[in-house]
Amino acid sequence: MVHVTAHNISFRYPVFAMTGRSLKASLFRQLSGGTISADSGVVNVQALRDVSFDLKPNDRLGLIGRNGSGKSTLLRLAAGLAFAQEGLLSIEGRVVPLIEKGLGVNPELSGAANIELPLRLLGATTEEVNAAKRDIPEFTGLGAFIDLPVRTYSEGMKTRLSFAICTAIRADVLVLDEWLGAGDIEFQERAETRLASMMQNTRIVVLATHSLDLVNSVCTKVLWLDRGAVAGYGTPAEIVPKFFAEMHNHAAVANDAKLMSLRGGVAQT
Ligand SMILES: Nc1ncnc2c1ncn2[C@@H]1O[C@H](COP(=O)(O)OP(=O)(O)OP(=O)(O)O)[C@@H](O)[C@H]1O
Repeated sequence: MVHVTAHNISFRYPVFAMTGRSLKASLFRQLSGGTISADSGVVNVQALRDVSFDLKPNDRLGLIGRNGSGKSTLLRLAAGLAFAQEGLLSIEGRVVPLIEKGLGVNPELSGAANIELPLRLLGATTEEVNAAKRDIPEFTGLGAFIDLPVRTYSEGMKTRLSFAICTAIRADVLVLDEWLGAGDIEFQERAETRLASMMQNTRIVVLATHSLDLVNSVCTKVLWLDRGAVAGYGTPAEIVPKFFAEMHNHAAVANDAKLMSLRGGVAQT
């Protein structure tokens, strides 16, 4: 059965180019993001720590959290672009990631010549590849540019191509980020319609977002990440109000600190 199950997964990025001095500064100044540590001369950023969740058909998981809390890292693991160093991530079903534009696209090849390889990597059948080759030139609206090398495309044109490729096939598990906002208004409308229909036909959706409205309207489950660890996991009704209150607290504390510094550090009533 289609599922995504994470059992205590942890992931760290090794960073080789930091000196001990800059590391020390980071440890003291860090307000968001994962945990920075040094081990045998290698600096690591612990992006995820002991994260667990369980998704079955019809589950729509919203990943929320402040900048650097680990949402994109978790999407990359779910998409098979990186592997957890600890714990177990088990996925059954065809995963289609809509997370990084240009994934599997060769800039030296034309848009048209780039359609097949990414689709094959996603597990598309010959029938699906042929249907995509017919549909993508029209859907992207790239006109004659579809036969020019992708390196000649603007960012928005690359977005159109990547989006069209990834949404050309059926997914069991759709893993998506917020990068879609990059297209122009005309494309965004078409993209949203296509994405809505794809999401309806997808068994499991994992979506990272900063939009609580989107979480409330689309998701059935929410995973709130804080510096790589699970701060909350449950339904939107259970988690979103807590997250919202926490964000307001942070904003209020930051505002108080700003006011204090503007008043020369003296609290006034
Ligand atoms: N390539 C990388 N090398 C080292 N550290 C990284 C790398 N990518 C991300 N990180 C770190 O991993 C942690 C989690 O980052 P991630 O991008 O997953 O967060 P996020 O929740 O998606 O953030 P945002 O909301 O800003 O997109 C952060 O501390 C970040 O600095």
